Amino acid sequence: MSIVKIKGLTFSFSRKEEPVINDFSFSMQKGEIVGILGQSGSGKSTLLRLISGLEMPMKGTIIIAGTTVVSESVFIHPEERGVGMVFQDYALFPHMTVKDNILFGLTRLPRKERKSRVDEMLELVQMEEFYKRYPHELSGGQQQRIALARALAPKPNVLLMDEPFSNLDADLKESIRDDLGVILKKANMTCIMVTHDRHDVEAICDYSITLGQSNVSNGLNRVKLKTIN
Ligand SMILES: Nc1ncnc2c1ncn2[C@@H]1O[C@H](COP(=O)(O)OP(=O)(O)OP(=O)(O)O)[C@@H](O)[C@H]1O
Repeated sequence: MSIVKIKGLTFSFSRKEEPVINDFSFSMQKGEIVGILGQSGSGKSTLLRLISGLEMPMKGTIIIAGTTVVSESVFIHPEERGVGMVFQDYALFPHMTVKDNILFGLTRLPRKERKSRVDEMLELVQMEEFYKRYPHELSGGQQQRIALARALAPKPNVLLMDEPFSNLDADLKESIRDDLGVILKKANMTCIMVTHDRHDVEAICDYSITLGQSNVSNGLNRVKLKTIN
């Protein structure tokens, strides 16, 4: 079963302008990591905003884990979609410790399960000893790991990442990128990653999709990068 299924997605910021996303169709299986490439302005971030529910399409359907989250007659709000997000700037709460940042998204979990989930996430990203620190006391790479732990803690059906390496030094980026790939595979997380850097995609993605200049994508430009085990 596809975990993410998008059909005929079309979106424009204004009725007078050409659609930014035009008749876009695409599907993903559980545990796949897909890279979204494309020139600046090709609609990469907009596609993530449509999947997460921050924008409403003009046409098309999105199905996540068997539930239609958007169609002509349905619009499920972002917090109900089971979608996690990691932003360029990580968006950690500066006044909260690492532990509280991860706890933030776990309000639906019974109280006694929350602590064990936080511990599990800290172990996954290998940051157990940093739980009392504040974001400003962490390096860029460590902040990214905590942002990832926070996004994965509620067990989303799909994780969306928008340029997750753009704030990192070139030297650091390579090792952090490899670590991220390992963490995502260990969690069997389905992930859509937007980047402008083909090397990011080659390093950790199973497939890439390039949003074209014509802004038309029908899923046929899906390029397989690795054989999935
Ligand atoms: N709020 C908005 N109102 C109107 N137009 C917008 C808005 N946000 C983005 N756009 C336009 O939509 C198009 C797609 O933008 P988007 O941010 O999705 O591109 P992108 O591929 O992520 O670009 P980049 O790689 O530069 O981040 C661009 O032409 C942009 O100018």
